Amino acid sequence: MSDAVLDLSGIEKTYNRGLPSEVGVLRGLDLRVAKGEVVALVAPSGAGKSTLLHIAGLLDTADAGTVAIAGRAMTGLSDRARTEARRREVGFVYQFHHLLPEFTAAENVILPQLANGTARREAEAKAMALLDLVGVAPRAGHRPAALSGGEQQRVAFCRALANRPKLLLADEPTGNLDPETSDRVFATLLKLVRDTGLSALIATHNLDLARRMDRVVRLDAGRII
Ligand SMILES: Nc1ncnc2c1ncn2[C@@H]1O[C@H](COP(=O)(O)OP(=O)(O)OP(=O)(O)O)[C@@H](O)[C@H]1O
Repeated sequence: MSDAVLDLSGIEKTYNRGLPSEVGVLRGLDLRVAKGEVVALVAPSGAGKSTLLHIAGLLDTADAGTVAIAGRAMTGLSDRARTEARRREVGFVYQFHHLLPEFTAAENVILPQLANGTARREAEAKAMALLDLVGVAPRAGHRPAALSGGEQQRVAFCRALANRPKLLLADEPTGNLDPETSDRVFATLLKLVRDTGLSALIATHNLDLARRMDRVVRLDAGRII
């Protein structure tokens, strides 16, 4: 096995197989993300970017091909084992933050750690350290509604990283921010990923952002080109 943190090989995915509405989305897709590497995923709308991220993040399964994360084969696991592996190995960031509105910024970063069995004191310290790294520590006691869009998204980054995943998957992580804020918040995300030695696959339509990553790959006709 290579030193890849994400290793997708021969991935195929078809929706509505056998029906007139059948859509073949991924057609023998291969993609590797090395340890510490940050890869930009660029894809036209409908090309299968979300399908790919869901399969890579163990939220969905492929019809064929293999998925390995941090050298461990994830193909053929039970639903429960897949969910556990996802919780342990993968962090997700979406275009919209999906923070819990009734909890503070800090609590949003603490809760997933408690769910994973981390002691409260340790979870609190980790949350504050992460919020400090992205410059939101002074706002830790505020609920999401009292934070700016950029601050909300930075809290979402901290939540994604709270359980020390090996792989970060992001889908347009700054896509709902104005261009200037997007630029700043994206720089924060990249710094956070670099500081924590994480590997990341980040989907974006923004070619300026894509060029700031280590490598740009394009999804086209069900494969990486
Ligand atoms: N559950 C589903 N059932 C049937 N077809 C689906 C399903 N999910 C996605 N598709 C189709 O598969 C193709 C790829 O969808 P996907 O959501 O992966 O695209 P995407 O690249 O993420 O698009 P966008 O950038 O617009 O979000 C699309 O043609 C979509 O209509």
